[in-house]
Amino acid sequence: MLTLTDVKKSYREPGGDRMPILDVPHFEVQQGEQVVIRGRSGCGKTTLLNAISGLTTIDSGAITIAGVEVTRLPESGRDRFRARKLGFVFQTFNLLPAFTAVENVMLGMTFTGQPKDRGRAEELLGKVGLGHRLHHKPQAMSVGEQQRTAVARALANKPILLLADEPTANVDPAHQQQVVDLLREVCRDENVAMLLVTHSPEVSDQFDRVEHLEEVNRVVAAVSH
Ligand SMILES: Nc1ncnc2c1ncn2[C@@H]1O[C@H](COP(=O)(O)OP(=O)(O)OP(=O)(O)O)[C@@H](O)[C@H]1O
Repeated sequence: MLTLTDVKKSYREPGGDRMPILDVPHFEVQQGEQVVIRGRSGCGKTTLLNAISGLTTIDSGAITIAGVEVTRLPESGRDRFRARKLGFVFQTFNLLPAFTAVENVMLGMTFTGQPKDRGRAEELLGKVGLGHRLHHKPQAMSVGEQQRTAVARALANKPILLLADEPTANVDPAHQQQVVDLLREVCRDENVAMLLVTHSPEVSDQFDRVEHLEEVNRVVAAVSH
């Protein structure tokens, strides 16, 4: 479902030299598969997710999602593909404060080319246990409730792939497990593949497939401490 072939990405350093970050010969994720990405700080995990989502361009190679070589699409095509096919959960939940939970979830349906479906937004909030919080704004919700709203929003457009970058980093330990359970269960229910970046061994130990980016990536990252 997701295939990376010979993906290379570098950033330009202030002095003008190029700093290689990614050199991934081959990486695949199957439909509905749940995969954890680990690796030390600065090794390129977020860059990998951004390359897959098309938020950052790669220098060479190919990324194919559901048969579409997204790295060949123009920027507008990448934006449309991202809106229609991918979902995101970030460590800062990125909910809009002026909007209620159900409105925030409906915002996840923007740019899909389809009319917004309030029924689906309410159903998803029900699935994440927030059926009684539909009309609360983020400031009137607990941190765990906000993250669950963000999970519902990420799935609003029926994505085929969910990219989750440290989704439990800002959630207290008591609620971390809830967020992981929720992500796994909702992705399983909706047959959504998930790529989840985490530093937490407690989280990654629960997954069948854990990839260490240093093993997938040929670039040896500079130690950043
Ligand atoms: N826009 C950019 N321009 C230049 N260098 C960048 C840029 N974005 C990231 N980098 C560098 O690329 C490297 C990889 O960054 P990335 O955020 O992908 O790492 P990471 O593995 O997600 O790290 P962490 O676990 O700390 O979040 C880092 O050394 C970072 O400083």
